[in-house]
Amino acid sequence: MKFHKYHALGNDYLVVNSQDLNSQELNSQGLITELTPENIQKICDRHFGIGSDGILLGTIQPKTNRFSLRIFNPDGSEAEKSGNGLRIFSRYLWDMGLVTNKQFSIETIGGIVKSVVDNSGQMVRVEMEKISFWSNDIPVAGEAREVINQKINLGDKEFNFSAATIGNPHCVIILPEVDSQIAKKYGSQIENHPLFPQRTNVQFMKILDRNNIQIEIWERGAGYTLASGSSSSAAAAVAYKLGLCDTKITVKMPGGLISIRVNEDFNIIMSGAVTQVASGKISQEIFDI
Ligand SMILES: N[C@@H](CCC[C@H](N)C(=O)O)C(=O)O
Repeated sequence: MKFHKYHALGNDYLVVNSQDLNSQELNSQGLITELTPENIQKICDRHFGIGSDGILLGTIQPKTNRFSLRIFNPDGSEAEKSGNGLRIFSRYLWDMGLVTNKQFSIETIGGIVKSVVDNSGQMVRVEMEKISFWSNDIPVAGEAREVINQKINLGDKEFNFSAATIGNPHCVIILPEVDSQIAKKYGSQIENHPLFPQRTNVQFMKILDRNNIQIEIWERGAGYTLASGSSSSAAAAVAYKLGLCDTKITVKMPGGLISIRVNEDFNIIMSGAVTQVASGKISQEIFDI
């Protein structure tokens, strides 16, 4: 199975193009037989596999020039959307000459997004669609409500949080200081908290000023990561919703910076760098162990 590895500010993914697969690698639904949760875990393992924060399974509809993307986390779960994943797939399409102009659409489970490739692929901008804070959309357990400034109890610790979805779920916690330790200490407990029936991504956010925030990220199905596009979008949207930031927000993460614009109707535009790492072929042997 051929792969193309990229990273977006240290959030790394393997792109697998369903068209690269030969017949025996596809099941009757045209899906890769190897992409079972168990095998995804093997591929993403940083010691026994290629190592990555996830797999991007891209499908290009011949002749129609339509693109769709499925996003798999390293634990084998499937995500509805991935901001960095969409930016990486957009760069892949550009590198492979599969797009004829700089702007195109990509369909995901979490909705159809518009992508624009700049600077020969090194910068990619994605219109991530509209953020919702409604419990039924995210989802968050309890009565239907906007999930803003609520409490989550972790036994020995209680946090104030807000929640949002941009196709995938996010729990945003604002603190005076944030670091990797707090994300690694509490991230998994919040990811799997009963408040979130489909689990959640978690961001610990420090407001730097009206146009800058800093986040530390614990991703659903992936754990601690150095950057996340959908996390940046959710955290920036919460900061804007609470009146703490203006519409243009730079999100500072351990892996680098992402620019977010929150429009008045809470449509999000995200842009940032993408880096090509390597291409190769995954040996069948790793699935046999
Ligand atoms: N790193 C991605 C998010 C990938 C999906 C996420 N782990 C989820 O399960 O929702 C991004 O850049 O958005």
